[in-house]
Amino acid sequence: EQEAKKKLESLREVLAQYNYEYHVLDKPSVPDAEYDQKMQELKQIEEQYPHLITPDSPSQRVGGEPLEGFQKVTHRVPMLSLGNAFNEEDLKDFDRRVREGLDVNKVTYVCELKIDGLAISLRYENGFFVQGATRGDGTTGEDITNNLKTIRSIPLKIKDDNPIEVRGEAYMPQKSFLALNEAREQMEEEPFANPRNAAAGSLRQLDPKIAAKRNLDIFLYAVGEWESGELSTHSERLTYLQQLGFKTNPEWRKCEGIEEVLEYVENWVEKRAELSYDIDGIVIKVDNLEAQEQLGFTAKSPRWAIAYKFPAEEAVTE
Ligand SMILES: NC(=O)n1nc(-c2ccco2)nc1N
Repeated sequence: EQEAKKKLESLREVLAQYNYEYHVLDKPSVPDAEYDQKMQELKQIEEQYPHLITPDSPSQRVGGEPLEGFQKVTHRVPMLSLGNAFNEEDLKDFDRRVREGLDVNKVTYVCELKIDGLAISLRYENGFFVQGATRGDGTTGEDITNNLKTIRSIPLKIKDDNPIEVRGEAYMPQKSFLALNEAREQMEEEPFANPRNAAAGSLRQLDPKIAAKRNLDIFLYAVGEWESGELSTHSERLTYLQQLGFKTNPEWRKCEGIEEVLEYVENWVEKRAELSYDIDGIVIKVDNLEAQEQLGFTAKSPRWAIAYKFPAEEAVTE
């Protein structure tokens, strides 16, 4: 039995590494056959010793039985909604408000692509993924842990043992969206209108086996509740999330002053079409966390962030 326990520990570790390389780095170091062979080995030992199964075992990704309904989850740190900007004037107004609020001439911002998906919160305790929830109304969301476990780029275990909540956007890549709608047309089922609706519909499935087939993915972009918050900027947090093994979007940039923000926005209005996933704008955040504190919130949105929304694309005719 001790042998089996040791063998499972090493199999879980190597399978988590293979999974990370394939789904987070998109750079597998071994052929799929090697992954499958190790997975079979793990499942055989777990079948023999079911009491040795741990919550972070890769065999636990496609969860149990379909749920009757979703439990409610209260977010310890509310999940914010962002104010919107629609043009350069709005962005300059935002920057002026921030500079006046901080009494500075220039502000360091972080610009991120605004992924057009579903805002999600992932909670880890003692390093284990213990709960995943939708944003809901920002304070109360739905527990969709079993469905989120099926997203391969979400690590089931991380190195930080402190309780930590990470936030991000679950989305459906455009390729998966097209394939799904083709399959639905074959089955004479209603196609989804867009990848965002398809992702939302997939994560609201009561049966995780259905969610598991939808090729969903996720980009993490913020931290909610977190004890050891000794980092001082948002950009350091993004780097830390990446070091923990989370999938973060590679296109984020630090921008010194609103001029660099406008350049970043301009650049992505053009380059948007090259992405393999939908974005509906750019999110601009004040980088310094103390400055974020100082600026605070309006009734429902942060004063230290804004979402620049792209003009709605003319309907793409088939
Ligand atoms: N949708 C998206 O990609 N978002 N959303 C935020 C956000 C929402 C509230 C605070 O930050 N950030 C990014 N990159």
